[in-house]
Amino acid sequence: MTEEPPRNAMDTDGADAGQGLWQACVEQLAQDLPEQQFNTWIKPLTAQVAPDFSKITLLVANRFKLDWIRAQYAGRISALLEALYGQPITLELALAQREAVTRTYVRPVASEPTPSAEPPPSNGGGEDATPGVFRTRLNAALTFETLVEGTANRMARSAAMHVAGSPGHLYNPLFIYGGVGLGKTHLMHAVGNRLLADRPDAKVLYIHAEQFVSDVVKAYQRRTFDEFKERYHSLDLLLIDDVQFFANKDRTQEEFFNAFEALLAKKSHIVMTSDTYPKGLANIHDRLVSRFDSGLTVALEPPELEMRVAILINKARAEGAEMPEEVAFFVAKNVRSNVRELEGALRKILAYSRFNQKEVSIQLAREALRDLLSIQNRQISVENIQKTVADYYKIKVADMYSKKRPASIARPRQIAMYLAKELTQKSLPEIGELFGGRDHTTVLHAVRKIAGERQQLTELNQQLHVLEQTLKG
Ligand SMILES: Nc1ncnc2c1ncn2[C@@H]1O[C@H](COP(=O)(O)OP(=O)(O)OP(=O)(O)O)[C@@H](O)[C@H]1O
Repeated sequence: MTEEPPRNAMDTDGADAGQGLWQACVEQLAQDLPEQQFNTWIKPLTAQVAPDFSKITLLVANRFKLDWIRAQYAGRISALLEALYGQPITLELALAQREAVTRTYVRPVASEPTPSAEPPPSNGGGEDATPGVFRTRLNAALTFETLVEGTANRMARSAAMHVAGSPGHLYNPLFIYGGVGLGKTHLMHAVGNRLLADRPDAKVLYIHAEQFVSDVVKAYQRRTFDEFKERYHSLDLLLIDDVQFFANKDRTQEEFFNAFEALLAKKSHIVMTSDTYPKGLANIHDRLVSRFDSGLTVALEPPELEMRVAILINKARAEGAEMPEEVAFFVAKNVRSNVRELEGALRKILAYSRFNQKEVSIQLAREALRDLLSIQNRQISVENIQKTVADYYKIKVADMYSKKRPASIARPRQIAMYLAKELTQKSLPEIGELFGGRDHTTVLHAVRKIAGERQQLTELNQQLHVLEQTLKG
């Protein structure tokens, strides 16, 4: 039995309350989803709810359905359960008869497709291949049209569009790097989808680096390297995600090197993504790293405020909801790190609005995101910023208040002032006071300077991104 009674939808304890929570979720989904989708995927599910509400296990009839529900609906169900219950609940999916496959839903899958009535293509290459049929593994929802453009992705987007329009020529390979949830996977799928729209016969494959590793292992075990080569070396466009996963996998690196050379020799295009630039990759052979860097390497930056606002408004619209601009600004100011987190915040707000049958407003967003906002408010103080920045740049915290002026100290101090203005509600004079009694014009100068440089200098922008992530915990 739970010590703390479940909130909102439930007013009883134990199993009944658990089923009540699930029922409330199902009812909401029945309203949100097209009838056919709801009847096919959601209605047949049964739920087991842990007595303390820490976990909900959904029982699914077969593995195919399980994978599809995980990819298409788990994010939405998870957010809805959290909105209804008032705190996170672990969502698991298991096979109904024999709980052989149990998969915990942790976070939205990188390329999580938007719900659609269509089941996933079941033809394909690799393990689940139907002989003679080629599967691209592309997600049709991830296109250039659904990708919001901003300063943060302008260069990567335009390079990707160029590749899609004229593969095999400039920018080969195209290497896209950046932090989590910034749109690398989306951009890759967009290239593949655009090329296929222009040339439906093109052989395009999207694959995550881990899947490539697994294909190499299988080819090795089964001695099917000829098939493996035939599969990879015959592509027109290879989109390979998260190549940092090749680290320390020598055999995979060798096979990837061979595929790389073969594809480039026949003027096929390769697009790769990674969490860092090629020379920053650890435990990858030099000859591969230099190949990765031999075309065009572009970074995806964290989206700027206006871009975050546009993303929220667009995504709300795609969900059939309207998000007023002032609400989008409020959310975008509070959720800064990446697009995936923005999507999570949006899902919470929409679920909260639907469940409570209230219009989307700043007040409603504040309530729906209360946990997130309270974590931020609790953690981010000017003192915390000063300490984090001092640690990061390896200076003393006391230098934040001192009158010392060498650049090695003055610059981190300006960065800390900028972050204090960005991440706290403090006024310029208050911040000046906390930095050793400095004048507010000094703070204003620092804030403007760092904000301006952030737009120009990739390295500074990334450092600020890391600091922001650290401060938000
Ligand atoms: N500019 C954008 N406009 C609209 N949606 C975006 C944009 N950038 C990212 N997204 C969305 O944000 C989510 C996360 O993006 P994506 O999975 O491409 O990130 P990623 O950089 O590949 O992250 P990871 O490294 O964690 O795999 C996706 O749902 C994607 O569609």
